[in-house]
Amino acid sequence: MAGSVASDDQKFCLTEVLDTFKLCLSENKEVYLEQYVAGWRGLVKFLNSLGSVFGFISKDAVNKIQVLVNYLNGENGSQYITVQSMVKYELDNELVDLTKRGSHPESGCRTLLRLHRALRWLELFLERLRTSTEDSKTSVMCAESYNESLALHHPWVVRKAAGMAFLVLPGRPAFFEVMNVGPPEQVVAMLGEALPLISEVYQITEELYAQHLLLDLP
Ligand SMILES: CCCCCCCCCCCCC/C=C/[C@@H](O)[C@H](COP(=O)(O)O)NC(=O)CCCCCCCCCCCCCCC
Repeated sequence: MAGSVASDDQKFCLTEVLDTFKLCLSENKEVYLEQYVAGWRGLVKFLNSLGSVFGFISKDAVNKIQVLVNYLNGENGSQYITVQSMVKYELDNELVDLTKRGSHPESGCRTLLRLHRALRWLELFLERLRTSTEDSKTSVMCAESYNESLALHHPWVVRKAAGMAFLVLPGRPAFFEVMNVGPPEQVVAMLGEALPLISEVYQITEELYAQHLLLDLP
């Protein structure tokens, strides 16, 4: 059908993206890397639809997604099926720079850690969105969530740039519109369903990284 590519783009709906994180969890609570990366891909697409001011953020996310996809598609791809198997494989084979950057500056472990920290931002931000009222400001909710999570790991100049980008976020009504989920009540309901799963994926990864002392990888 003519124009179907464009209409596919317009059909973009955040529910599907957040659903991807549901698919991340295996029966025995391991985290599938392919679905995790797919979730981030969808989020980046959403971010891009908010405008080019966010380009420096989505570019970094895309780079990190690509690093992980390369491992998934690489010759040792079978070791990268879950985050658990990736951690085991990379640690067993000394493929991770543990204290300072050296011969493995782009290990799967350190790359995923950056996205993992961003997932905490997402969790905090979505929870604020969920409980927000009509006059709440997305820029404030975003900045608060950032300050409690990712910002703790970013140098001043990145924090400054991020803070400036947040200021041009669309207001809550327009933001909900871009999410394309439906009326505000439906957005709130959708977030209420999605958040526990995002939170679970975050917790499982956090505990795994803590167990292996990987939370400060350079
Ligand atoms: C909706 C507004 C979106 C705001 C996004 C908030 C996150 C702000 C992150 C700012 C990162 C700036 C770019 C630079 C990052 C890197 O320095 C830094 C460290 O990397 P390195 O150790 O390899 O050097 N990288 C990172 O921390 C990873 C950042 C990944 C950010 C991914 C953000 C995706 C946002 C998706 C938005 C979806 C919102 C959906 C809400 C309904």
